[in-house]
Amino acid sequence: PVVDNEEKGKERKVGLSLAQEAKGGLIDLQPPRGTRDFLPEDLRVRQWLFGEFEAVARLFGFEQFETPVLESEALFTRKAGDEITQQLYNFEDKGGRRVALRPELTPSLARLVLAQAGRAALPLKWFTIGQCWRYERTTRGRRREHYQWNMDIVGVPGVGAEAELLAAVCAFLQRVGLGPADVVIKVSSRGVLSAVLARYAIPAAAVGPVAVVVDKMDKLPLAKVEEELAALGVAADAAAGILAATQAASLPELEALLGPGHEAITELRELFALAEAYGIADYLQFDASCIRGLSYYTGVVFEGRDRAGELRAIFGGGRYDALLSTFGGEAQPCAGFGFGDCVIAELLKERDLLPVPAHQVEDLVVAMDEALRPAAIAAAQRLRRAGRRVDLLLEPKKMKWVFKHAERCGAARLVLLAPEEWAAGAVRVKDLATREEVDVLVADLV
Ligand SMILES: OCc1cccc(Br)n1
Repeated sequence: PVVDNEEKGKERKVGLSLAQEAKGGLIDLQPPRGTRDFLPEDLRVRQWLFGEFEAVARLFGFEQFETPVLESEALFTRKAGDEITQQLYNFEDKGGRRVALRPELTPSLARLVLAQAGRAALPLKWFTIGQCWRYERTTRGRRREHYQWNMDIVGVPGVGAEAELLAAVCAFLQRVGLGPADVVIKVSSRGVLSAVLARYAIPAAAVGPVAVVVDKMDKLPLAKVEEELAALGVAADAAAGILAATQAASLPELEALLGPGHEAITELRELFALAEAYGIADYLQFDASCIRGLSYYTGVVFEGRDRAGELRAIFGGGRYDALLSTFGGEAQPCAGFGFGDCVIAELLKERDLLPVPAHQVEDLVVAMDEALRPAAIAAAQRLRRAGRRVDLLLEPKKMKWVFKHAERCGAARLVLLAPEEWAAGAVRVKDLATREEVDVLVADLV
């Protein structure tokens, strides 16, 4: 509570914070920095997008799950330097617990699978859509939250899982009108990095941290990348070997580098063959420079990009067979992807493929006389029970306003309760498309 402040001779309004006082009494109307409000028209677009995500997930037989947006910080404090964990939105709660707003959904899935302690029949195909958070200190004014659609398959060791996941994401792209001419899915494997590290006798455990550094190659000068690799114990010759492998322009060229029959080559060949069977090969392109910045990937990795290469990744995913065991649980083969709500909306908007769903009711029910309000309520309830979307006017309005409002809410019909018609037990129904008017007994009203 704010107290009077006589000594300065200034009467302060009780209950206003200093910040409000400073702004003449108005609270800050903007959402917290880096976050978005979704007005009804914005949320209708988002619900359309999520509806497409959910429709594809169901077509592929996936089941929906959900976990809290708040997690133990420990779920994300891996030491490999992933940008996503460097920007954790973490804090100590009032119970002294170290918690974080989740920056991604995969660790929560891993926690949930381990919590099932074998009760969840494998293979499981689970999906979720959830808000994810980051806390960037830089003043770039970037968003601090976005929504992600995640699809994961647990318990399938072969690249059939990755093929199924790629087919699902292509099914989504097709549904929203984005073909292979619009989106390319770059595919590679962490096995490429593992092979090069092995050649230079660098411990396999380094592949995660090394990948995080190599993933920054198109954002940092080469010298900085080599410096960070050296800090990880990767000598200059090994760094050169890594960079050469990530520049390989084709699978045959990579095979020439790694040697024939290497596991990474075999699994990629098998994946491209399965992609032909799914009819999605035109979306895919082997690209050894596709690394992905999450340290826990262990095999195939992929990311979706707009063909023009102007936007950030649309989605990304891959195999992460070690994640469950790093949480102390039984290792399980896992593969999945994350698909954000922002880049896809940018791309669809650019292509004029983003629908603008309108607010839509079917009937606008109006009591023309306050004495008929109970009858109007009864008529509205009857229509609602019949499944019609009804906007019941809650106070008297002039007809000019009523017609304007009917247009605003896209009503198909006006249902008017007026004394004359009511005397005969009828209501006046006006079709707003044909302008036809009919008197209908309430009992016949649907
Ligand atoms: O994709 C990285 C990321 C994580 C959380 C929130 C936002 Br915005 N972006």
